[in-house]
Amino acid sequence: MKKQLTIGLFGFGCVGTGLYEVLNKTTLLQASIKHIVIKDLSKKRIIDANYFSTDADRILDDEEINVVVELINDYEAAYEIVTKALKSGKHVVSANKKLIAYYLDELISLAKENQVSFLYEASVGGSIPIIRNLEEYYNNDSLSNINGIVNGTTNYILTKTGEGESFDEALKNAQDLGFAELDPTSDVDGFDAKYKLVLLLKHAFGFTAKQDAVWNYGIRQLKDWDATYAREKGLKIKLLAFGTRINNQVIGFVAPHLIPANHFAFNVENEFNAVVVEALFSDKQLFLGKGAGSHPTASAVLSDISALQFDYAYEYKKSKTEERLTFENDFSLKVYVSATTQEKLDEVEFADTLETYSGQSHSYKIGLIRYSEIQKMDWNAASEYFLAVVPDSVELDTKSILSASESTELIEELS
Ligand SMILES: NC(=O)C1=CN([C@@H]2O[C@H](COP(=O)(O)OP(=O)(O)OC[C@H]3O[C@@H](n4cnc5c(N)ncnc54)[C@H](OP(=O)(O)O)[C@@H]3O)[C@@H](O)[C@H]2O)C=CC1
Ligand SMILES: N[C@@H](CC=O)C(=O)O
Repeated sequence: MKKQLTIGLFGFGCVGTGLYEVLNKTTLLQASIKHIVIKDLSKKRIIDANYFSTDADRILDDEEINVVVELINDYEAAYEIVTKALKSGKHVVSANKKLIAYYLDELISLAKENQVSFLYEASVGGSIPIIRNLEEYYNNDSLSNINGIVNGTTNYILTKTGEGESFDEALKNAQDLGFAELDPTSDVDGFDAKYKLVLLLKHAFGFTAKQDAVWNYGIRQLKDWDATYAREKGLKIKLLAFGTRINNQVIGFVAPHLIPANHFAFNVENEFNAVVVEALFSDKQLFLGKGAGSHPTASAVLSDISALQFDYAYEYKKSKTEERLTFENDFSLKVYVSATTQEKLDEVEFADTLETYSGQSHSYKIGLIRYSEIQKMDWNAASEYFLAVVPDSVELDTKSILSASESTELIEELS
């Protein structure tokens, strides 16, 4: 039987306001917002001031409130709110991928101990129902790959800079449209996509990757000559989160990719996200939709609230069935690396070179690089360089991701 849901809402920004609006427009859901906690009481709001306070306990101590919806932009404050709410026996819905990637196992345990649900569909891919599909659809199918565009801000920037806008202008517009995080470095340097990847890996492969064990490299260092290289070759640069299973090991990272026209992400533009899930029996399936923005994100929050009416909770089925999988950092990647000088380029050690160019403004190399070499540098801060993964679908004569044993074999074969 459906139950009445009384909501305590934390945050009334882009997504919180969107939730209020979509809740008001939906007729089927027996849910109402009783109180809203925000940070700054002096801000003008679109609804009556009586709804608001800055006192978290107005929600957390209210026994009538059985659902806490956490939509704030501060993951440490969110940790306090969400843990207290779960301990008070309230269901929690959150969109806060940073909070969840940092504290996933603790939050799962707290929800279980207190027999409440902790749902977070909006935290990955905005409006795309990817978490619930991973939870419910692939029980008897073994997943081999999950990858895609999971950050709307960077996809918007890459689209708009391709149309002639400057990077700063495109970022400012993404902020004005409500897509970017409070600190947009999180978007631009691939942290936001990394947090989302941690959640995807949990639901696809059953293990919790420590967020700081996953390499994230964003688009801050992209230069005009990299964009020109891509354009001249008929390629596009897209920021992809990548998770792939090789035997009992999973490789995962976030990095720009140079993709060809037949790649699923080639025509995914603006704030749209797209995730491909590959499984043994179902083969490849593409999930596409708006990955950021007020109503699209609120629609995923709404769907979680609606699921609570039927006592829905994640079961983390892959954690039970895929017990032997581990996260692996010993692999090689096929990459394009450009540098402001040939000397700088020569400082990067390639295991094998497939293509090289040396010019006055810059130089580049395409080749195979070990992950241990990538780890030697903070690429987000290295302004002399830009790196992009070259996927298999780009015509070059080696696979784009090789496990440790495969890359050793290939390097021996070539040398
Ligand atoms: N925007 C998007 O497209 C998406 C966002 N998300 C996630 O959703 C969450 C909310 O994002 P968004 O709506 O864009 O953020 P906004 O910056 O638009 O709004 C944040 C809200 O949080 C409130 N707030 C901040 N700190 C506290 C606190 N300690 N206690 C109570 N309220 C607080 C702010 O209050 P005040 O109004 O007083 O400043 C504001 O209302 C984030 O975790 C974000 O990562 C997920 C998917 C997409
Ligand atoms: N900043 C994020 C918001 C949604 O998760 C993004 O741009 O994707």
